[in-house]
Parts: sequence; structure tokens; C-alpha cells
Amino acid sequence: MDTLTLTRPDDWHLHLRDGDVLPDVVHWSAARFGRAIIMPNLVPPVTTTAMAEAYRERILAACPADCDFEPLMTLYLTDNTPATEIERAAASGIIHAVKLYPAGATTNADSGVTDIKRCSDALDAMAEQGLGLCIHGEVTHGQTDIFDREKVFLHERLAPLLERHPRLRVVLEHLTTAEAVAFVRQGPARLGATITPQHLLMNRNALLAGGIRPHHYCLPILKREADREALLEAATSGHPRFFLGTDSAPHARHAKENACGCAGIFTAPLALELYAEAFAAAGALDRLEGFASHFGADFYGLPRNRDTVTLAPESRDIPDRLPYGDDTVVPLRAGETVGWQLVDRHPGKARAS
Ligand SMILES: NC(=O)N[C@@H](CC(=O)O)C(=O)O
Ligand SMILES: [Zn+2]
Ligand SMILES: [Zn+2]
Repeated sequence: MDTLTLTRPDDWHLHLRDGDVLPDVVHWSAARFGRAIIMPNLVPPVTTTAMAEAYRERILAACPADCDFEPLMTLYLTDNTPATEIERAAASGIIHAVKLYPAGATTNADSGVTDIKRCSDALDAMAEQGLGLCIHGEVTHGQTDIFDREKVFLHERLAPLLERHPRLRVVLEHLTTAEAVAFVRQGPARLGATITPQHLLMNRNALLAGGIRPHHYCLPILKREADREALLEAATSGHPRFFLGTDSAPHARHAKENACGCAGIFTAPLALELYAEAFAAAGALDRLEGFASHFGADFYGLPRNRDTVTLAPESRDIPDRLPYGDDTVVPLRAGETVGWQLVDRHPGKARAS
């Protein structure tokens, strides 16, 4: 089979963490993607423009010397984010979205929003400034079944939010259900969505059948096979409001292999390769470039990348563990293989600006 050359893709949902693990994490993404939307759920969260600027500098310092990776920063929305902070963020030129974590919904979401109506001023300012809202779309009230949290969020939270803020651009992150796919399709042109490789390749059997697999635990949690099929259909459909967002989310090995293991799957070392696998299995490799390299940039109003990456359909072994500061991290497919290899990157040629 032939190699596959694509416009260099971007990752519209990425966790890089901070501190001594940063150099161990960022190079994987920088080798594959031109830009990435960097999630702000650090401890403490990135709630101000000044914090985002400092974090961006730390990311750039941790990048390999020859890379031209561009971190697109985000702000962490809280009940108290003032409209002035949104204006500062928009004026900074380095912040490209604001992230809504419903309080308690996921990893480091404790400072998230308790009631989105408290954020009306900030959301108005975002619509005014053209700054989009990225959403972890799950309700958090304890009684809602974990498998229903996304579905309930769509109708109880997202639909009213879109109505109250008719000019706000929204990205519903990491879709996991057929309901979410339908919601986005029926939604307005200002509603986009990202899809992860794990949700294209696995259903909840991969988490729970024949033993519990903590490295397959992420939020929103893996759903049924019918949901996976709907996601794969959406991703490979050529619909321009579905685009790539890996949600690569590293955690130290012991924090995952734990009686109370935390949520997040580390896919950065093989993320693009996993998408190629999913698209190849669907017979839709010709649709990968739109999903991975065009639609996200178009939605964010940014120029498409000019350079390319090349993948070959050759099996690559994935190590059991990878370095993670003083610790190790277990990537998806640890001790197994992925069916594609990154063979070449043609760097240097900048994006149109
Ligand atoms: N996806 C996850 O399971 N975890 C993410 C947070 C998130 O994106 O919800 C993380 O930061 O670890
Ligand atoms: Zn999330
Ligand atoms: Zn995430």
C-alpha cells in the first residue's frame, strides 16, 4: 500500500501538563501537528491571560530546538471570570478559546463553572470579541448515570446556552455518543465538534470486558458500539464541523493503575497514526486530510498549514512505558502495535498569515 501525505494537521484539543513532564510530552505532538489548542486544566488552572502567556513560554521552551509547533492557548472559565479578562485574552493574540468545565466534571475541573448563567457577562464578551467556547459537555449532578452525562448535557445545558448566546462560537469537545453527533449536525454553523482517536477505535468493552483496563478510562467514558459507529461515520463523512482533537491526556502510571484511577488517555505518541487506522478501517483515508488538517483551522478562522506530513502503512511497536518527568506514562497501545508510521515531515514552510 502507498504512503499517505497530508497537509500538516492540527490538534484542536490537547493536554500538555506542566513542569518537568512538559519536555517528555510536547515533542510527540510537535512531531505530528502544526498547532494545538492547549487545555488550561493545570493545578492551579490557567484563569488569566498572564498565566496563559507564561504557560505558553514554558511550552515553547520545552519544544525540541528544530520544531515549529504553535501552542494555541485557552483560558479556564470560572464562575468569576470578568468580562475584562476576556477582553484582555482576545487582545493578547495568543489565546484562541475559553474552556468551560462544568465544576467537577473531569480531571482538574474543581474550579469549573457551577452554573453557566453566572458567566453571562463573560460569554457576551466572548461573542463580542469573536473568542470561541470549548466545552466539556457532561452534566455533573451525582445522580445522572455516567453513560448518560453527555446526552443530558446536550438538551439541558447546551441547547439553552446556544439560544441565550446566538453569536457565540462553540466547540463541543470529545463527542462520545450518537446523540451528540446528531446534535452537532442539526446545530448552527457556529457549532463545531472534536472527536478523539479512542472514541473512534474503542467501545466500552475495551474498558470493562474481560478485566478492567485503567488505561482505557477517559471522560466522557467510552460508550456503546453503535455510538462508536456514529462517531466514525461523522468523522469520515467530510462534514466540515467535525474535526480532530486528540484529548491526549497523560497521567503518571501509578495515578492510572490505582484503586481510584484517574481519567485520561495518553495518545500523543501515536495520535495521527491511530486516526489513520480508524479512517483506513472505514475505507475513508481520502477523508482524513479534511478532518485532520482543514476543517478545524477553517472553523477557528486560522489559515491552513502549508507543510505536510507523510504516513506509511507499516506496523510500529509501542513501548510499555515512556518517560514522564521522574515517573513513567503508559501510552495507548502500550506493548502492542499501531498500523501506521510517521515517515516524514516536511517542515519550515510557514502558514499563510
Ligand atoms: N479526558 C479525560 O479523561 N481527561 C482529561 C480532561 C478532559 O478532557 O476531560 C485530563 O485532563 O486528564
Ligand atoms: Zn473533557
Ligand atoms: Zn481533554
